[in-house]
Amino acid sequence: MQYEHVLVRYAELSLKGKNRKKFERQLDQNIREALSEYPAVKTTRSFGRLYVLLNGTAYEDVREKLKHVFGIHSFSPAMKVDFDVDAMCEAAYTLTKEALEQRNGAGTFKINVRRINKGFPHGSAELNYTLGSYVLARMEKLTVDVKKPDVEIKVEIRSEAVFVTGQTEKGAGGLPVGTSGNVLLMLSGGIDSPVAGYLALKRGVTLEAIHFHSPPYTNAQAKKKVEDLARKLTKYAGTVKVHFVPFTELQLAIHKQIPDNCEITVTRRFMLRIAEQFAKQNGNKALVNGESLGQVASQTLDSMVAINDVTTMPVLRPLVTMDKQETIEIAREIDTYATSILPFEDCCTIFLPADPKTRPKLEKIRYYESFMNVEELVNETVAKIETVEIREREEEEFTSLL
Ligand SMILES: Nc1ncnc2c1ncn2[C@@H]1O[C@H](COP(=O)(O)OP(=O)(O)OP(=O)(O)O)[C@@H](O)[C@H]1O
Repeated sequence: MQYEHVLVRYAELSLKGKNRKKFERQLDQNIREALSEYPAVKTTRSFGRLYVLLNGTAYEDVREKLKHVFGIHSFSPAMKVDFDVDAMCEAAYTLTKEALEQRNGAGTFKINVRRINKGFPHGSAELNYTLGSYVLARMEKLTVDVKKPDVEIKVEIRSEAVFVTGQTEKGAGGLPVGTSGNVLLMLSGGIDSPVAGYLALKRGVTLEAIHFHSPPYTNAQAKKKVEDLARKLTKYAGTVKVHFVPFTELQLAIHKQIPDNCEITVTRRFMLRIAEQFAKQNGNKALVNGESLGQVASQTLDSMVAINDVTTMPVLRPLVTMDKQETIEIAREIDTYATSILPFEDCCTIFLPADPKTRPKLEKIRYYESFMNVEELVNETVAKIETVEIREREEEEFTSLL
């Protein structure tokens, strides 16, 4: 069937009181951006609903894009009909037939009319009956089930028209990207941080990423892997800027100065200092990382205390209470898992000591660091950060660099 409209519902937004207009506008803009490769598609808003006007574009293509837009509760391809009961009957019949096509018309159904436009002269109970009888009379293997039907035909009588839908697709949920402020994701090449980025995006943040690398100890493939992971996030985030921090000199300085078993803690403290300084300069309000409580030595509560000591910026940890398996499931869903497990060296693993401290003592760590010129090292490193803009289609990135 060639649909003309897609009706988009956004549940959580209705809770947001006076911010609502802003949220609706942002969602509208995000949907238009997600569908920008289909120039004929237009959007329009009206009383708590957003409509995508397909103008000849295939619903299946649009559906794939809409599934990744945060802030959408659900959406349905819809037929738009006049304020005319016969037209509504015919649309209900067409959609029921289509939904049960694979089953030769056998199954259960329900008609659900909502009369938002109270000026329409027929009530919803009357219309449920009229439309239901019309469809039943034409499909002999069909019965009514109001509790758990195979097909639910929803009819919305609105002020501008009547919309009839036969299938409802679950949206990505969450809040529209761009409504919760701008954050800086600490993106490694691992499994966890891309998932943390995805979950932060789900709460409506705009996202940029920072990655620490240590060439020649880490190679070009490791860098490419991080770009590929950021590209996977563009599906939800739009363009993602990745800021690459050349970390080799600083890591070598840490390696020289700090006892082996405290090296990881000190390395993390420097990463956090650099991320914070850059974030402030760059206008990011919070940092996001992929830490999960107790997962590895540097993620025990004592380690977090010792590492977090260097920053006053909020550090969001969306995975903090998750099991590894739960994180892996999300990584598979968002298609980052296969890239994350590619075996390229991360800067944090190159000088990995055999027995990192799981309970580092803050005073000792501060004492060891007092022999380093922390401020200068941080400033020098921040000054060398390079930025790459990652887009959904790699070809476009290439073009934009020319
Ligand atoms: N090279 C890096 N660049 C940027 N951030 C990093 C880097 N390495 C680690 N991080 C950040 O620190 C967090 C903890 O890293 P760590 O290696 O201890 O744990 P992890 O559970 O293996 O995380 P991941 O799977 O994301 O690498 C990461 O989730 C990420 O946010």
